[in-house]
Amino acid sequence: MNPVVEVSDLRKSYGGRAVVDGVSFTIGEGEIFGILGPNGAGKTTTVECISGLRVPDGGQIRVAGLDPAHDREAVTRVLGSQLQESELQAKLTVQEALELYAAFYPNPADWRALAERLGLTSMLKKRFGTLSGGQKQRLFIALALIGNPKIVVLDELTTGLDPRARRDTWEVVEDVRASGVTVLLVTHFMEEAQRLCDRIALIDQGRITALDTPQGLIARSAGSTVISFTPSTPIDDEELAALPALASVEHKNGRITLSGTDETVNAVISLLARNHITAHQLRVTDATLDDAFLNLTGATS
Ligand SMILES: Nc1ncnc2c1ncn2[C@@H]1O[C@H](COP(=O)(O)OP(=O)(O)OP(=O)(O)O)[C@@H](O)[C@H]1O
Repeated sequence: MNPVVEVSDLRKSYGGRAVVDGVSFTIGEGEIFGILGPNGAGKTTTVECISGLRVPDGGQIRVAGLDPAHDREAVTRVLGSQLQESELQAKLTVQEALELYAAFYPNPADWRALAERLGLTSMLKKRFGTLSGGQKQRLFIALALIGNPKIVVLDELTTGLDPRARRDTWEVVEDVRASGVTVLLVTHFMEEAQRLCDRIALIDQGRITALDTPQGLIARSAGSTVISFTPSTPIDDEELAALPALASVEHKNGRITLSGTDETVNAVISLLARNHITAHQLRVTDATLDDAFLNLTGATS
């Protein structure tokens, strides 16, 4: 893995309160790397330090070998940002915004090709104020890419979008990566992180609580498999509690939901057979990143 972003022991405090408290990670070239965590965890502060928008109190950051606190100008040439709550003048058209931003860079991308890639060609004459949420986000991605960056930072890209626009935006992010750009993605959405990210850093109260692939995070948390069924006759709680590798048991409206491992699944099936119990609507599913997040941090996002 060729590292393009290296963060080591990053620290930032506001008014004596540490909001980023010793964060370290490395992002490899071509990765989609996710930062996931609850509100106020320090995600935006971390990416703003990486982008050179905030100066860290301690630690080291290298972006394509550059220090963003000292080489901010050079960093803007290799790193493009779509930051949270971006706004443009309502009367600016899509084309004007693309031309304006292209003028900021010495070697900008061909904005017409970029507009085509992001599905903006048919709306070049539309004013920013009349765009839908999804169209605005696609424009912000285009503006983040217009300087031909190696790395793009996308912060809460799909917040406020409807499910269709969110899925369309995910496809755009996958295309961006396929074009060779490394993506640093900040998100609240587990489904988004699970679908897009190669690796995820879970951040809670300014610290990384886990860093792994989505599957790795799920497997690492207790209860990576979920079994649910409605038994034909009640099952003794003690028998359930004695199941091997059991992580949790939940009863709801006569339905039992267990989380555990493959070993738990086998033992449940034996238990049902032994007791001549029929399991209605038996479902065995993988735990989601949501389950893993709760399990690994004890928090909600
Ligand atoms: N300029 C500032 N001055 C004082 N406190 C700040 C400042 N910027 C951020 N904070 C505080 O630092 C903490 C971390 O904020 P940050 O925006 O990095 O979190 P986040 O994980 O991105 O949260 P969210 O998911 O809500 O965007 C929060 O408690 C926030 O209130």
